[in-house]
Amino acid sequence: MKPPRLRVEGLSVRFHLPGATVRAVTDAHFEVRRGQCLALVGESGCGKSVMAHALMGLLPGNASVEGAAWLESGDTPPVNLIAAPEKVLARTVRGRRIGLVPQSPATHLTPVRTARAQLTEALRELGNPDRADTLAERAGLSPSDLDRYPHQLSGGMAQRVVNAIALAGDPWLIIADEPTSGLDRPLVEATMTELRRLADDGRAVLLITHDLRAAQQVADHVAVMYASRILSLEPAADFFTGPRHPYAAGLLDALPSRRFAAIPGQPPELTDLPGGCAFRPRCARATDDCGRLPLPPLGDNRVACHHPLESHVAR
Ligand SMILES: Nc1ncnc2c1ncn2[C@@H]1O[C@H](COP(=O)(O)OP(=O)(O)OP(=O)(O)O)[C@@H](O)[C@H]1O
Ligand code: NI
Repeated sequence: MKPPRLRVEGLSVRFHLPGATVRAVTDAHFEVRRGQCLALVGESGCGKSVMAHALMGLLPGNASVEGAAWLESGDTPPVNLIAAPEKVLARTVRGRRIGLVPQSPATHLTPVRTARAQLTEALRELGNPDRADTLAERAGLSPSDLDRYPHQLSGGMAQRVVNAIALAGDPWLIIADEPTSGLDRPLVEATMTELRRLADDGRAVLLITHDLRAAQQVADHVAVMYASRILSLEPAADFFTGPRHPYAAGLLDALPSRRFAAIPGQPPELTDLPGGCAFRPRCARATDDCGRLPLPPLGDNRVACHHPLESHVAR
């Protein structure tokens, strides 16, 4: 039996609008294995959430998808999340093999029912209603916390409730989409500690975030997305000490704890992406080649760039 993993191959998502096409994800390749956390980072609007929704089979009707996303659970034949019928995704994938930790936990919970009612309902749907207290305890909640309504929960507690709900069906893959937006630093750190524990317990974690500090706390690998494409995918240690893509270096330099220097310019519109490298107009290393030649594949280099930085440069 092979160890479970998610293997994404050439995934592209487009949205069709009257008079325009939004290229939200372009030719993504990556994998996440049990025991590991992959952080997918990038500026707002680059396609991170669309990627997550594509993997969960939750795209709206105006989307078209290409490529494959193989969920290799080990116990059953691999499922291509992109091609599987909705019935299969609903019955065997969402909640059972993939748990989604949603953005903004407070708004994800129903205000009129207690945390316990919502957790129990999730458990009942997945066939094991008796585990509410055990799950809550593992998520760091006491039984009395569970008897509260969402408005009686702090941001951190609400986060723990949605974490517990995501784990109700004992999924081996966790997709967490901005699980810390709006939380203060200690809660961000607590949430990251929880995600790291899930990975160390043998789950696979795909963390979507634009918080690089949070990513540094948990990630084994970091994928950087820009204007719908993954431009680099490196081991976290390499990414944080000497990233090889100029955009990745720019993101790190923008951190207040580093140079606090924002990358000049704006990302392009996804309805009007240029040929070649989309980062070229903002890139200090760009040459004519970057517009003329197709973007090189990530490959063994781990960066889709014609002029990558040396690895492990002291920055
Ligand atoms: N249903 C839709 N129809 C058309 N365009 C859409 C649709 N859903 C998302 N988009 C567009 O796809 C692009 C990627 O959006 P996405 O939500 O994935 O960004 P993101 O990287 O998650 O950003 P953020 O960090 O702000 O959450 C955006 O330009 C967005 O406007
Ligand atoms: Ni998003």
